[in-house]
Amino acid sequence: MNKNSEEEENKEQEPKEKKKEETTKLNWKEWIIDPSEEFYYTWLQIMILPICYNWVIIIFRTCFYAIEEKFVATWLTLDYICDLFYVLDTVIGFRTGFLEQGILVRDLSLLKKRYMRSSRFKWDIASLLPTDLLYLKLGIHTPLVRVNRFLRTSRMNEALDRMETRTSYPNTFRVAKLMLYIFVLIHWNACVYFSLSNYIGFGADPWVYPNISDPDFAATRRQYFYCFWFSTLILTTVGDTPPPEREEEYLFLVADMLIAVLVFASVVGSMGDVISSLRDRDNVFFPNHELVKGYLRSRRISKELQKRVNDWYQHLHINKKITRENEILRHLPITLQTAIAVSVHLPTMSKVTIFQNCENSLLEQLVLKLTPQVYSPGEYVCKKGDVGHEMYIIKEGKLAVVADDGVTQFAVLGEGNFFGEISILNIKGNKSGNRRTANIRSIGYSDLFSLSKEDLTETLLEYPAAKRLLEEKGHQILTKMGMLEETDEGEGEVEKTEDKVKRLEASLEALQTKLARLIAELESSARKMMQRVELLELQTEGWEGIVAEGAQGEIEEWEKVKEREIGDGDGDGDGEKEEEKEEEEDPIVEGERGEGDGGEESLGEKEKNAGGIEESENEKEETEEEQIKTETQDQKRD
Ligand SMILES: Nc1ncnc2c1ncn2[C@@H]1O[C@@H]2COP(=O)(O)O[C@H]2[C@H]1O
Repeated sequence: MNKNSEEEENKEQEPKEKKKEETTKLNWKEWIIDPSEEFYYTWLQIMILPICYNWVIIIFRTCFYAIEEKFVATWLTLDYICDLFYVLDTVIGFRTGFLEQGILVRDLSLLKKRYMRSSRFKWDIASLLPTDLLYLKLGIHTPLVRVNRFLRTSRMNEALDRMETRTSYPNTFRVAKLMLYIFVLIHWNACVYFSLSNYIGFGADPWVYPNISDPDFAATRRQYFYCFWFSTLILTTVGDTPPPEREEEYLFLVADMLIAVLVFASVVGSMGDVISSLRDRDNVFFPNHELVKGYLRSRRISKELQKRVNDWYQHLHINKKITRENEILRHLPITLQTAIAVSVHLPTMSKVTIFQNCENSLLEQLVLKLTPQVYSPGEYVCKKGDVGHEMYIIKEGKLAVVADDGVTQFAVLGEGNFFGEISILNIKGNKSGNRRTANIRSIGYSDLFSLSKEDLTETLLEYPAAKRLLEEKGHQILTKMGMLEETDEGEGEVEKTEDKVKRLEASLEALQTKLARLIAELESSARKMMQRVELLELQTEGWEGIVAEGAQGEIEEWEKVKEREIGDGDGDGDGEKEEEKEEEEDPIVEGERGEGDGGEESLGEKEKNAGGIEESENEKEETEEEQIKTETQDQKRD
């Protein structure tokens, strides 16, 4: 059995291994790049180099012919290395996944289709066209044939955009990017200037490049630097260049001036953007000082108070204290906000004694609700007797519990301590209720987190265990402080009993109201029932009257009996006789109203008299029964 099972296992394992091998082999073939992956980002950064190389070197080699000739082998090697990167980039284009309904598409045929339909594909292919073949016709020293390599520039822009989003210093990056563009522009201009000088003749006039036969200007490095300097003078509108003398020079200078205007405008604009974004950042990070300053001036606030405000602002700026964290992060999804708040505040929170044993989820909820606050030296955070609206956690700094004179210190609180909880926790037996029990004064500058009563209460509602823990701890603190006297407990008990009595009274009242309503309902339903029963009785009587109508002779007899009865009766008078006549005419009406004296007796006699017509009576009984049923149902429905 064991051998068999082993064999079976081996059999099972074999195809698994085969599958594994296949998948490792297939992996390469089915290799897909996620554009949000690190690899893609790195690849984009790598691609900046060959693209920049082509942008800088092709024109350089074209214009500075000596350099081209001297290092042709190096240039050709570098050219084809760059081409290799271009080819690889195209392959990557075929294998770059894209998101469809938020999910990365990995189907190679779909990716291929998408890439080939994109405009990027056309540019990529155009930039890879083997224009180098023109070397065969034009000669090897014509690097300008590779000008189509510039068409890959969109890839560089993509790389730079990604870097800008990722970098922690976007403003510095923006300035660097602008400088790179300006450098390339000046470089191109320098190359064209050198070519134009060559075309006009080196040293032909003061505007063009000096004669290269002059040893001072013969070296290629010298040639390039001179041209670059000249170009910079023009494009930065610094001027101070020799005046042009020929039409070509004029045209070149006019074109350059126009470009210079654009360059200048873009430099100024970009720098303005950078500065304003820095200011915006400062305004978001720190409260707007200028605004407050203006307000204080317009309200003629005392110099001393203005100084306190200024000192506070200065402290924020110098020590990079950010008090508007919640505002800065408010655009982020709540999960990210929590993660950031946890990483920033949790170290402080975990130092707070009351939160040390609390659940992590509670702390996560709390950290989102913390508001950073900075207090200056000598400033009161709370004063005895004030109503408490928030509690404080000390992140940094020292605060003193002081007497009313503001000097005598009862205790000093430091990092990780908290205060202001007593007045917001509603601790039973606390004499001061929701009032502050002490004055708290900042000794130096202190960084606090404030947590509002509402936020704390709201959070603790979902964590009753934590609430109990906090209350217990608050209780302990109060007892230590001597704020929970024994009588307090008694008072607490009295309060409890009073509360209970009040609650009982309220519930008793509610019960009474309910009872009254129920009795009223019962009475009305009883009344209704009675009415129904009466109605049914009347209907039954009427039905019996109809039955009696069937036998004419009997009726006459019955009338006589009735007359006799009336004669014997208490002599109600003619009214009754009239009624009976009416009853004869309309037996149903009689049924409805016939609740007269001795009615049942006379009916009993009638029944006796009608003994001979029992069969027809039964038939009528049935129809009448049905009628009554339908009537009763109708009434019920009503
Ligand atoms: N003797 C003390 N030692 C430490 N903290 C205190 C002392 N007295 C009062 N406090 C704190 O100071 C706070 C003042 O406001 P609360 O009464 O809300 O809560 C109080 C306590 O948190």
